[in-house]
Amino acid sequence: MTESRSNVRRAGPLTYRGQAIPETTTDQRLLDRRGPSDWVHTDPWRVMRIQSEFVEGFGLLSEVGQAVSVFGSARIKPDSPYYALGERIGAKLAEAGYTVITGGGPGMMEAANKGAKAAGGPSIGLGIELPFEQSLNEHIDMGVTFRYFFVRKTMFVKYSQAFVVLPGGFGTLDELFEAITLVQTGKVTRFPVVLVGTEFWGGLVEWIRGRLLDEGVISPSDPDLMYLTDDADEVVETIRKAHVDLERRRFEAEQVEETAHEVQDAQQAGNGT
Ligand SMILES: C/C(=C\CNc1ncnc2c1ncn2[C@@H]1O[C@H](COP(=O)(O)O)[C@@H](O)[C@H]1O)CO
Repeated sequence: MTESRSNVRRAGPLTYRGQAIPETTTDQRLLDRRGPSDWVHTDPWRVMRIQSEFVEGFGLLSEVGQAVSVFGSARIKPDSPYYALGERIGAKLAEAGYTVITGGGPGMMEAANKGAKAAGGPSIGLGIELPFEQSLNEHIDMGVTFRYFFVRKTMFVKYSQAFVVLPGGFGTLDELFEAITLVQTGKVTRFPVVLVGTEFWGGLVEWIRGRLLDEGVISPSDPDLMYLTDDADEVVETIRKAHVDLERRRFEAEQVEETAHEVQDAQQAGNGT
């Protein structure tokens, strides 16, 4: 027997009958009413927004090939020699087959994007919402602007296989030290970090190799987590070589594991187990 339509309401997977049937439909409640809006400023709602940023970032970047994140000052102007160096590095990386990912802003970020795009390589910008108006630079093929720094940082680390750090201020230092901390603590295993500008970074590297080592706050091998150069070709070569070494080490580790399994299988066969 079929039920009379007014006696039953199906709402998605839910079924209501008789007195239990709501007066309005789900769509009506969504579209007709505004109600209080305080909840948009609460942490549970922010969690939804954070999730949506991860979804957008993963969606945009998951099919990007081998990539290198390039960091550097937002303030360095196009007439600076550093800008020209940034452009050259962007171009060389693109020519070597790497997608260039930057913070999408002005200065050194723009230089690297400009070089990559001019060389025909994919050029990506991961922007950040800031207290003042700012749009992604014009040399970007694809970009997202994030609300949350930590979501954006996840994207740089997850979707690139090396960091290049050009001269910069606090933002750049933050990105540099996050990268080497991730390598030092084994959170990432495929990450050459290349500092560009021996004169600019030399003092910092000296301080790390001197003071930090002398005080015992880092391990003797930790300074080797960073490479330092002025040369765009050397940047690319350092990254390429680090990736080849890493692949070789992975391959060797797999071989060792395979041999261990074979020995174990043979022993078990010999024992009749
Ligand atoms: C200061 C100005 C604009 C800032 N705009 C930025 N846009 C995108 N990403 C940025 C911006 N500022 C900092 N970043 C990130 O930090 C690094 C640069 O910071 P620094 O302090 O300038 O060294 C950079 O790699 C970005 O990822 C006015 O033009």
